[in-house]
Amino acid sequence: MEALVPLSQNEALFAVVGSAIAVHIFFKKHETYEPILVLPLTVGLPLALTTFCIPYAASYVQAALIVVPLFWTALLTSIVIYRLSPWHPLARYPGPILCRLSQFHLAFISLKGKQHIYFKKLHEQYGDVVRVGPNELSFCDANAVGPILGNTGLPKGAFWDGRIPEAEVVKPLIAIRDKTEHTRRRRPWTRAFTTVALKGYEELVTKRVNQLVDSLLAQQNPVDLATWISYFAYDVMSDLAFGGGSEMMAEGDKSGLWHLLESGQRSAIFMGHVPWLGRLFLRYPQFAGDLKAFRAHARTRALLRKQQTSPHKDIFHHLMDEDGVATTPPTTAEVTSDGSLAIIAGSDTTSSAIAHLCYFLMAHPTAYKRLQEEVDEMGDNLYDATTQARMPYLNAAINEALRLLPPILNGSQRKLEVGSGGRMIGSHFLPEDNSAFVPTYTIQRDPRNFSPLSDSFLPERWLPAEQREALEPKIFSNPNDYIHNLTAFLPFSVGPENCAGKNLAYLEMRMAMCTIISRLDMKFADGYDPKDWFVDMMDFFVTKKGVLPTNITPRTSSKAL
Ligand code: HEM
Repeated sequence: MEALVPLSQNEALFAVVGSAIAVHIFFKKHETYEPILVLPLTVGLPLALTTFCIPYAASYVQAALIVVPLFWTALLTSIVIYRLSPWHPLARYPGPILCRLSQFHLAFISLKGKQHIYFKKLHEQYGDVVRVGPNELSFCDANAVGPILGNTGLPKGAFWDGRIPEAEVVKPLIAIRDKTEHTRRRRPWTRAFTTVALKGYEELVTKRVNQLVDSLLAQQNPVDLATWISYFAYDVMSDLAFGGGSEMMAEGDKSGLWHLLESGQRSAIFMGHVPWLGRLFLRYPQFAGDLKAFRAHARTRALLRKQQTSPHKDIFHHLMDEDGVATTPPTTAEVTSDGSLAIIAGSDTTSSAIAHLCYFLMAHPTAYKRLQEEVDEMGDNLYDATTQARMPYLNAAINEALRLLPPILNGSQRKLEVGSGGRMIGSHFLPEDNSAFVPTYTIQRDPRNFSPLSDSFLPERWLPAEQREALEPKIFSNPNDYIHNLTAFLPFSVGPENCAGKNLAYLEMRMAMCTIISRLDMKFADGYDPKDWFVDMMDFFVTKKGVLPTNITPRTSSKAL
């Protein structure tokens, strides 16, 4: 048998560099987060390759000190060259070099909580389509909404992968990437928000709204309105999702749950941008403790609710299929996962929307007065949800607040699967295996979609032509200046994966605003600078609000129940 000829020094080094490039190609193709593959390929392989270099070093350790850094340098160089090269499928799209190089850039930007502003500036600088990550595009273009989010749109992106531990085999609805599985899991949610189901939630919401107003009136001024609204939204969602179990308005956040929910968001958005790292970290109990603690709490509540019966048909009733209408009943794991999602998706978002609207009304006394007049005209019908759905100024004000400050500021990511061959997004081509999203905050403030005064709070823009021209003749005098493109209004996203709780959110927002406006007067507390609302607000996928110091007084002409 012929003896193996040792590689020359150059051949050995060439083998190390070649292997590093091969590893890059492997990861590009298979995109795996599995430590069982990642560790052998990135640590095991260079250590094994070291044997080729032993003849040219004093010891194995000395050879490893050359080979391992060489392997890593070659791997990183290969990644950098590819991402910046004209052969990269997204090479034609403009974007900052740091975004094109690594997803870590966005991850670190997101930690500052101003990602929505960052995307707006990027679109102002680079145009409608910006490469915001090595494999990710942001589309500020109304023609892109349908192809990305609509009925034949793209599946969800990997954003959620980094926020959910791998051990959780059953994912919450919002994180399901497979379209068929998503449709199956979405069915009980659809049943939970039919007109009949919603009617069943009205009494509960009304009770909690009145508790909020009573509590506000019982406080000493100034009151932090944002915190009270958050507690209200959490109590409502607990009632609806788990048949009760939260009394934050009565007892404060004594178990620290709101704190857990909020403090977990910063690490969650970071992990969303680098899902492979999130997956790795989430394996260890030391990381993302807040997120895990909140999930554990929600699971306990779900299991408790499962053992009890609720006096009313809550969301859990439908998720559990307690009516027995589903052909395949949901599993316990699915129900607990979605029950927790209801709290997370339903409380933070709705509380932001209501707090933003209160803020805008206090900052715009004319709009406040117009809404107050409409509310007062409703008389005894004010607390009827059907009447509220038809109140023009109320709904205009709600939509205008959702337009300027959507609670999910940048919308939800989608990804085109490998093997699909790419897809036209409006007039732009999205190659397969790349992600895309429509930045809600930016597209909703784009003057090409909403004009005039696209950055101003102007509920009148949502009214029919005659009404808006009568109320604001100077602003709306020229009908040619008026643009109102509802395709670009996306606070709840659109398409089959849009917000499942949209109708409930509107019910809550209308009920809360009618009761608040009817029963009390709100004013910014002395010394509060309204600009701070925007400064303090953080975009951690959901919005983290700052404080809203407010003076609350009872209205003498109250129409309260
Ligand atoms: C103003 C309040 C709300 C806003 C602005 C909002 C917005 C959104 C957005 C943007 C999404 C992402 C959709 C996508 O991936 O395309 C979403 C998903 C979702 N929301 Fe809401 N939401 C609100 C309130 C609620 C409420 C009250 C519930 C009730 C439980 C809820 C339940 C859900 C669920 C279950 C999903 C996942 C839908 C899916 O993946 O199929 N949301 N929401």
